[in-house]
Amino acid sequence: MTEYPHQIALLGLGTIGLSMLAMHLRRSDTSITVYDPRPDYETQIRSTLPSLLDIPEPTSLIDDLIRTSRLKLATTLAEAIQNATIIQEQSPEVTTSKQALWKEVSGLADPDTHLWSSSSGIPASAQASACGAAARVAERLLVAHPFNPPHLMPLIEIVPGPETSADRVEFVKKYFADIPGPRASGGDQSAAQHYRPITLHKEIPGFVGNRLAFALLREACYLVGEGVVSARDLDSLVTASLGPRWAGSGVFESYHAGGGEGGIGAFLQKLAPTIQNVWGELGQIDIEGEQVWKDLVVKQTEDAYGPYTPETRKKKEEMLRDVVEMQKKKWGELVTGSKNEQ
Ligand SMILES: NC(=O)C1=CN([C@@H]2O[C@H](COP(=O)(O)OP(=O)(O)OC[C@H]3O[C@@H](n4cnc5c(N)ncnc54)[C@H](O)[C@@H]3O)[C@@H](O)[C@H]2O)C=CC1
Ligand SMILES: O=C(O)[C@@H](O)C(=O)[C@H](O)[C@@H](O)CO
Repeated sequence: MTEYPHQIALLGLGTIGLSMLAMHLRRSDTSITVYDPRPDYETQIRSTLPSLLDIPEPTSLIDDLIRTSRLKLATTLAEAIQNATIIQEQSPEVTTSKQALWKEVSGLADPDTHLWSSSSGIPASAQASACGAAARVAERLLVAHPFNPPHLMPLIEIVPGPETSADRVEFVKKYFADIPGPRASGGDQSAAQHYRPITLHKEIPGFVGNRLAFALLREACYLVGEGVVSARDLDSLVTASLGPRWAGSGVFESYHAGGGEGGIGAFLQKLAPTIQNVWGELGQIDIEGEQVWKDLVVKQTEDAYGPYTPETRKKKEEMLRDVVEMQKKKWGELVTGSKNEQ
């Protein structure tokens, strides 16, 4: 019996893969083998992982993790998934690429290995469709979709396929719920649960998180393209209203409160004409090809924020840590889902 009960193969060490690596290492019962066809991925790990694990440079962290077999760097896919109990992919968001990857994995991995995809919107059933029934990929594969960066962001959107077995879903929910959170920006770490898996009842392209995010993005792009508001002012409007509101109350709870004594039912009834008028006027823009709005959005965003530097990323991640720690320390009901927790 290995010292580490969870033997994880992480396939793809880009933006999400590196963040997932930091997240998995926060559990003490994991050994992670990583693989990426990119020849320089070890350099990327050595330069990025310490900061994701809140370890100041310089450090022997990576060599210590390798020496204790917590971290292994594979040079082939077969090496990476050998002995894996969990295989998680963070490869490019290309359906055919993920299909080919799972087909290759299914011929090499233990037939009982859990199979997780980090995809932003490609359903597990589509990813498994190139695999033969005998490999039983469809019953083992599910999407565990994170919001960037997964080493900080609590949501894990669990999207099983129609054939994914229920025990696989229960396993992944408990696995992520048990992962300790990052330190708060002040250095201390609250004990409360950090990760909040949400399981969808059925597959839909883009799942829920991105469908909501992309609906807002579409309208935001439309409004900038129409010259109604600048990109920076639209962002400021969001961080001065919807952002703070949604950090404490979601879409439906917020409007339930907005409806007064009658709750959301009264809200929908009272606001129906205005809401319907807006719904009928929402921007119907497309993203493919040359679009005037796209040039405006890109130019105004670049003019407003300049290049997204590591310093900016660090500052924004500190803000995210503080918001999530506030949720955990002061608003436990958000984390546990219990009502009006005292
Ligand atoms: N970037 C984001 O904000 C988020 C991305 N995702 C999803 O995570 C996945 C990865 O996205 P990113 O990390 O942004 O992409 P990325 O482009 O930063 O990293 C992808 C990595 O996969 C490697 N790769 C290519 N083919 C591979 C293969 N056959 N096997 C293993 N690795 C392979 C590449 O060398 C690269 O290092 C995508 O499915 C994406 O939709 C999910 C949530 C957020
Ligand atoms: O917003 C996020 O972090 C995730 O929901 C995503 O999936 C990414 O935005 C993705 O759409 C871009 O790769």
